[in-house]
This record gives sequence, structure tokens and C-alpha cells, in this order.
Amino acid sequence: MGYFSCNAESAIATCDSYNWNLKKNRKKHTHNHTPFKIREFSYSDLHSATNAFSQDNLLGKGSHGYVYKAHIHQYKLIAAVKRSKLNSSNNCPSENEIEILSRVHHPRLVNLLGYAVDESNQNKLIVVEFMPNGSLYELLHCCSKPPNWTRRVRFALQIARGVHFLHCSNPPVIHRDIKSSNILLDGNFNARLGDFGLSLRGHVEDVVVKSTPPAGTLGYLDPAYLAPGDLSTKSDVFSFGILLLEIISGRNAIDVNYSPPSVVDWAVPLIKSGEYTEICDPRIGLPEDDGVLRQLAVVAARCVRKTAAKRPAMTEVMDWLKVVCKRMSSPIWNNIGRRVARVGRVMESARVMKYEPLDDSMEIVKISRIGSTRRNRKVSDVASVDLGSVVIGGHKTNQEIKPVIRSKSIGSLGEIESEPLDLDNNNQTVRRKGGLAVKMPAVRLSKSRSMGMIQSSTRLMNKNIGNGVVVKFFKKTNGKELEDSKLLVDVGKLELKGETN
Ligand SMILES: Nc1ncnc2c1ncn2[C@@H]1O[C@H](COP(=O)(O)OP(=O)(O)OP(=O)(O)O)[C@@H](O)[C@H]1O
Repeated sequence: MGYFSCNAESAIATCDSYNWNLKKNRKKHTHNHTPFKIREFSYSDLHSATNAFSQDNLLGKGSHGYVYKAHIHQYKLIAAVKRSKLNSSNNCPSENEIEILSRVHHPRLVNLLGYAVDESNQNKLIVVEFMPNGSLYELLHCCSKPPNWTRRVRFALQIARGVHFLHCSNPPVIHRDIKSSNILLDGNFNARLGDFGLSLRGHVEDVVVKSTPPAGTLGYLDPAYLAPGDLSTKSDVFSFGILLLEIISGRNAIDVNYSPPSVVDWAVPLIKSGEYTEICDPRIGLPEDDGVLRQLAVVAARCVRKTAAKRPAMTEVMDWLKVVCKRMSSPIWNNIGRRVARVGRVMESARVMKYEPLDDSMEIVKISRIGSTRRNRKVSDVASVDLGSVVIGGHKTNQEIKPVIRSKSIGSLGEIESEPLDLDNNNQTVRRKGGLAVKMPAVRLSKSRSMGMIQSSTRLMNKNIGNGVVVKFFKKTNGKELEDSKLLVDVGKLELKGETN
């Protein structure tokens, strides 16, 4: 058990045969040039740091326990302390979370700072970095000023980096519970992936991975993950795709105010028929450069494909999002987008993936069509989730934002309670200190293992979308108009690769 050591690296070196090469590969795997320290705090330190686990220090409540803000004066540290409501005899997820977090460290994760043992019941308390700005869930669904496109694209890329890091670790870490409420915002409003209670560390053929029952959160759960043996990093890719659809549309993964309630069933047919604007969050409107919306939508649709093997790896997703991010952050793109839009809206069907900004003077944009005029690009075979009668969530897209009910993780590594579906508002108020104040009705799902097994009932038809367009850029230097070949736009990259069933 690596976390019993004060220094995670030494624990790994002595206890973990997978990581004999950790030192050698540290740069690649940890992004940290100095080893990160995992401290063993005393229970009494945390008791006083959280003001005896007072209501005032309560940051929120999850399905496995409570999270408190802690001022740990000895270390001049503000941290978040997670206290499980289960006994450790129940194989509570905090054990697993500490075990995994003691081996990974990355700027895009909510990293482990240490742990403490409650002597009275042997429960482990987890001490992680404090995230003062709430969760992405709160920002997207409960905030009066929803984030703009620049921030949304940035969040998507940051989360992709975190997930990519986990998948590239040796052995890989599969998070299994990627969702907007597990994306927390740090002091600089950067997105961090947290809550590793359901995560698994190991290769797919490892016994632990092969014997752990499926778990996750309804609405985000990969429909192809029906049995332990189905798990792979591609299940996280599916959940990430759902999260991306949520970021684009501002709607919940499951929302009964929409028909169909599943974001996949709702968004993917629209994406496949090229109606990207229909899935855009109406509160912020279209991005200035509508190619950004198209690219994000296509990435999301590919992540949620029904067949796990056909989904992209996180490394590809990350690369695509980097391009979108670059496109967003190049002010010149907005200019170009406007000009192109003016020329008969030809950009409607462009798939622009690469751009390097001009270095000087004036740019002129010329447009030429390439390839077939047939609408021959498709996003195919994406997953369709039959939600049955489970009701979670929602706000309307139009004007009014209603209080939303958030999906909870289901399944666990430990004993699973059986509780009825309960939508009574009185039960739970999630309180944030120092972040956004959110009142949330409780959703208690029946936490049976089978509950996570959402069967796909619909197979979506392929539809063709769009034509390719090339945008060429010219710069004027000393009165001469020169074509800049570097600025030739790569068209249709996303849609062209591997779209067949
Ligand atoms: N490091 C942190 N800093 C600040 N707030 C946190 C931190 N970790 C969790 N929280 C807050 O505490 C609350 C509970 O988090 P927790 O991870 O236990 O459960 P959850 O993700 O909300 O639900 P579930 O357990 O169903 O996944 C959330 O509202 C979250 O925003």
C-alpha cells in the first residue's frame, strides 16, 4: 500500500512492481520535477483544521461522504478533507482513492496532499488540494453568468489533458466517473479532475480490473461497459464525450425537459445532420467562428460512438482540442471568420483544423471549394443510450434556468446500498464555502450494480454532412500579394478519418 509512506515515490519504488522505472520516466509520467510529498496527518490536526468538521467548513456532500475545508496551520495549508461515511470494513472508496492518488500527480488533477486515520473506526480521511471556485457543474448549470466559448474550450482541453495523463500512466488509471461535478476549478479558474473513488489502476487484463463490477454515473456511463471485462480507457473517452456535449450545449447529461432526455440521443443526430447550431448553449449563442462549434461537436460525437474500439484515444482528443483552442485564441481567426462568413456563408461546411497566424500587414482571404460537392462526410455509429425510467436533472435551454438535480455516482468498490429513487428537495443542500452557493435537491439512485447497465436500444443511421472548403491566406508585403502556403487550412481532418462502421 503505497500511501502508507510519507513519500509517494519511495512507496512506489519499494512496493509497486509496475513502477520500477518510475524514476527514469518521472518526467513523462508525473510532470513534476521534484517528487511530491504525501503527508500522514494526525486525526486531531484535521479535527482542529476543520473546526471539528463543522457545518461552516462543509464544502459539500457526495455519495460516499462529506468534504470539509481545512486550514492546516502547521503546514500553512488550505486543503479539502474528504471524510467517508462508510466504515473502512466496507472497503470504502477512500482507500482506493488514496492508493491511486498517491501514485499520480498532475496540474490538471485535484492532487493528494496526504491522509489521516480516524483511530475510532479506522476510516481514512483524504486530504486533497482545495479548489476554491466550485465545480464545472455549478458553473455550467447554476451560474447566472455562464462561461463563454473561450473558457469552455479551455476547460475541455484542460480536462482532456488530465484524462490523457491518467491513461498514459503505467499502468493506466481509468477514472470511471468523469462528469462535470467532478471537475473542480482551482484558484486560477483552471479545470482539475477530482474524485478518484471509483478509479481503477491497472491494465485491462489485470485481476483487479477484470473482477471489479462496473460503476459510474448514469448519463455518463459507457453503454458498452456491461461487465468488468468491458472496461478500457475508452469508457472514460465516452464519459468525456458526454461532458463535452454538456459543455457545448449547457444541458445536463440526462434532462427530462428535453426530448430525448439523454444528451447523446438528443445531440448526436443533430451533429450527424450538420445542425450544429441546434446543440449550442442558447445562453451564450454561437461562437464568432462557427467552425469552433462544429469541431467541438464532431470531437464529442466521435467520443460517444457506440463501439468502444472506434472511439478516439485521449491523445487524439487532446490534439484536436489543442487545435480548436489555438483557433479560439488567435484573434485573427475572428477576423477571418467574419470575412469568410460574409462571402456567401461558404464557411458553413469548412472543417478547419490548423492555423498559424500571419506575421505582418494585411491578410486577404480567398476561398475555394475542394473535393466532391456531395455531402459526403459523416459521423457514424455513435452510442445511443436508452434511459428507461430513470429521471435525473434539468433545466430548460431557453430563458429560465431551473434548479438542477445532479447525477450521482453509482456502484462502488465496496458494499453497495440499495436505496429508492428519491427526488425530494428537502434532503440535501450542497453548500460551498468560498465558491458558488448552490442548493441542490438530493437524488438518491438505487445503487445496485445493474443500475449502471444502460443498454443501447437504437442504432443511429449514418447521414452525410457538409463539403470541404479550403481557405487560403495572402499577405501583402511591399504592395505585392503573396500566398502563404503555411496557412493552407487542413480541411475535414476530423470527419475524414475512420468514419465507417
Ligand atoms: N478539493 C475540493 N475542493 C473544494 N471542494 C471540493 C473538493 N472536493 C470536493 N469538493 C466539493 O464537495 C462536494 C462533494 O464532492 P464529492 O467528490 O465527495 O462528491 P460528488 O462528486 O459531488 O458526488 P459523487 O460522490 O456522487 O461523485 C462537491 O460539491 C464538490 O464540489
